[in-house]
Order: sequence, then C-alpha cells, then structure tokens
Amino acid sequence: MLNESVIEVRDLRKKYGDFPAVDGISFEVRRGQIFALLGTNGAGKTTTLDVLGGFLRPTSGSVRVLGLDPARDRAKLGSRLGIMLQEAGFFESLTVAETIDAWRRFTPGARPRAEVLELVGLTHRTSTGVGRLSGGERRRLDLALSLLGGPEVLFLDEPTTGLDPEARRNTWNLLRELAQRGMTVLLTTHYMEEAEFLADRLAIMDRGSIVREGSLAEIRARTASTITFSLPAPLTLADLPRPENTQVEEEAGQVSVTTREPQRTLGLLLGWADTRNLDLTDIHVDAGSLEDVFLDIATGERTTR
Ligand SMILES: Nc1ncnc2c1ncn2[C@@H]1O[C@H](COP(=O)(O)OP(=O)(O)OP(=O)(O)O)[C@@H](O)[C@H]1O
Repeated sequence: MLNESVIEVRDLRKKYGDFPAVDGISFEVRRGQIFALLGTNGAGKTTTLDVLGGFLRPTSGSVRVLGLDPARDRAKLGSRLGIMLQEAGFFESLTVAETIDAWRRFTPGARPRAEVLELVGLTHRTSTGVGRLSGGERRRLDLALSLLGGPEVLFLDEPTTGLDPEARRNTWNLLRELAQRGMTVLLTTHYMEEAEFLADRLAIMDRGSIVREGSLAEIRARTASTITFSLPAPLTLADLPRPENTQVEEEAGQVSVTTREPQRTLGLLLGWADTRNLDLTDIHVDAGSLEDVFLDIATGERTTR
C-alpha cells in the first residue's frame, strides 16, 4: 500500500547521561520513499538510526517501524528490516562468498549469493578474502548483507563513504531502483549531492533537533537565490532598480542580486531592461543549493540560536 507510513518518529528524545543527543524530533517516512538525514557532526543522526534499529531505547517519545516497536519487536521485524551501520564487523579470514553464505544461514528467504553480489557490483571479488577488500568494497559487502533478506525497509548509516564516484553512482541507482519497487530507505549522509540525487524528503539535524524538513525543493525555497548579469554600459550601480527585499551588489562589472523571490525579482529586472532597450548579457539565476542551506545552519544560525 503506497502512502502508508512505514517509519514513524514521535517526539523522540535520547539522552546519554544528562546529554540530550536527540532532543525531541518527529518525522515519518512513507512506503517507497527515500528519506535522508543530514546534519552537522554529532547532530544525533546515528543515535536516531540506532533507536530505529532497536539497538537503543528512547529516553522518551516513540518510534515505529512497519507498525512495530523495534526495541521490543526486533524478532518480529526479522528480515523485513535491513540495516547497514557505519562500522562493519567482518571476520577478516573469510572470503566474500563465505561471509555471504554464513549470513544466509541466519536469514530466512535469503537472496542467492550471486544475486546480492551482482546487485552491489562485487561479483569479481567473490573469492577474495574480506581482509583484502578496499574500504569501498567492504562498504558494498555491507550493503549486500543488509539486502540479503529482501527487506521492506532499509536503514543505511553513511552508505557511500569511501566509495569512488562510479561505485557511488551505482549504489545510488540501485537504491533508487529498489525504492521504485517499494522498498523504504532511511539513510544518513554527509554528501549533499547524495541527498540531492536520492532523497524524496530530507531532514537536517543540528545538535539533537531537526532544523529543516521537507522535499529538496521545499528546503531550497527557504534559502536565497542569486541573479547575476553584466552591468550594461554606460550604466552604474546607482542606475539599477532595487526590487524590494533584495541585495544588489557589483564587482568588476558583474551585478549580483540576492533574493528570496527569484521569479518576481527576475521579472522586475527583465521588465526594467526591456523598457530601456537594454541587453542584460550573461544573465544567470543560481538557486540556493542544499550546501548553502547546510552551511547557513552550521555557521550563521549556530551563532544566533
Ligand atoms: N554512547 C555514547 N555516550 C555518550 N555520548 C554519546 C554516545 N554516542 C554518541 N554520543 C554523543 O551524542 C551526540 C550525537 O552523536 P551521533 O553519533 O548520533 O551523531 P551523528 O549526527 O551521527 O554525528 P556524525 O555526523 O559525526 O557521525 C554526539 O555529541 C556524541 O558525542
């Protein structure tokens, strides 16, 4: 059933001693969605994932995965839930094939070994000792193990850290394909382009709280865009219009107009140029990127809250 809420987090708090690592967060993820948790270092992403995986109990609030409490009903969730944590604990002396086979014995309805290795692009390492895998290959072996039971829900903690650009792109495509077939994915990441490429919705955490949540478009709409163009000769900055709520600057003949309403501001500028028969050459609109939003949170807002 699409639109069904698969992950529910309600006013979750988790303290380590007196320290509130997660300080009252709420969100939900629907079936087939990819949800990315971004955040500054120590924001509480891994702690949230650990609570959702049933490894930690909340201090207060509640979490539900497929309608179940992951700490109490872990066994019932079984292989409906796949989890890939940050640090994989492998037996270094086993080969990739032996590692998969060992896990398959404990995973009811496990996918065939060749199938999972193919999915993550590790077929060529089937007989390699785990101790000889590169960091990126270990990450992919980890992903293979989390996908073994054909889970309905997948939790991934920084899944592509250490992967080269091609392997990262392949992992993204795989996750997208699995989500299209109905798998729900919650991942943490430090890569803005990963969240931009993958996430249907995302939340940015800072010091235990969610400070932004929504689709990429919704989040970007809350940050400023910049319109740039060459200053038409012989005008000076003083000749330019000053649309409301914008900041207009000039450097070496390049004008930049910062605005939270790019469409309206652009319309005003083009209308103004038209009536004067001016050519605004090199005109370019740069929508605020996720990285800008993130940096605002990590730097600017940090000092004002
Ligand atoms: N077992 C623990 N005992 C005490 N404090 C902890 C423990 N685990 C985590 N913390 C603290 O809780 C906060 C949140 O940690 P967490 O690992 O959830 O953050 P994160 O967002 O995943 O960070 P990163 O992006 O750096 O991986 C950090 O300040 C961390 O030092």
